[in-house]
Amino acid sequence: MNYSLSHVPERTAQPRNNGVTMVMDKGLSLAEAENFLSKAAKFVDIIKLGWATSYITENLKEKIQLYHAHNIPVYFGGTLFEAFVVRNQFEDYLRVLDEYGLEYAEVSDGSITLPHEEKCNYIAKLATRGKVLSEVGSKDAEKIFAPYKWIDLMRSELQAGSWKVIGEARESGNIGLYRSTGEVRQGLVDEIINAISAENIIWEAPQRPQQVYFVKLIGPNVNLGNIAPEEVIALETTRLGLRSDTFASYLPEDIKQKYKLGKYFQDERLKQDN
Ligand SMILES: O=C(O)[C@H](CS(=O)(=O)O)OP(=O)(O)O
Repeated sequence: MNYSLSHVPERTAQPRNNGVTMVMDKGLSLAEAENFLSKAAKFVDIIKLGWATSYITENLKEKIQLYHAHNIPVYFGGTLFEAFVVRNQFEDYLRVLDEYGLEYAEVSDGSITLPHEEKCNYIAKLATRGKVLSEVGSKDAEKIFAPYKWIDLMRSELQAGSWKVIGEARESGNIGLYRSTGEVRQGLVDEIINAISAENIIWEAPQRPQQVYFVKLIGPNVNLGNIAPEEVIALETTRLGLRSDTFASYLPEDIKQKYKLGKYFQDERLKQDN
């Protein structure tokens, strides 16, 4: 920190298991990645090379080495895993992971239909070589399933060996955990967190209101994913209660009362209305 401020919540320390910020790199150049790391490396816990962008990204090996040199694990988007699976090339996929020195891997079925047992077998197999993140939720807006189903899938994937399960949102944030407007499916999220420990879940939350929602609900050390590189520092301030959206979150009552923050602001509005 550049100076001292009281009433700022404590963040977990890197390497984090909780309070993770997963950033989506969808094809940054090596120079852009260097530039990005020079300002934000200490706020980045995992990099996902979005969907199959790694297939055509220039200087891929060098970029992965650069992230690793900053102790930031990297994994390929789940869509790439799916692209290998549907071509019957899973063994090739394993070779690619080894060739690029990737310990982390994502298993997903967002674009394909995969029997869940088969998905769990892939999770178990990949878990023998490193950390697995498995994604729950479809990229197809027509495929909506009930909260109990999300919970069942998440539970069995964690049991199969996933390090964390990811709640689907896509880059756009208008699917899976969210309605087409981007609004959070709050009932779904409430049921999930009642059943599964929040530290086992990474919530994809590409839009600012979605990030704010989860920071307010779960706290500064919530695991968030699909964060755009240019939003990392802004998100960190949201976590710390240093942006308007979460400003009142960690301040004591006397300060909130004096400056009419949070519920005191609402009380004031009510008085004015009556
Ligand atoms: O599910 C995701 O967040 C992404 C990005 S998008 O769906 O293509 O927008 O897919 P992934 O393959 O996991 O990177």
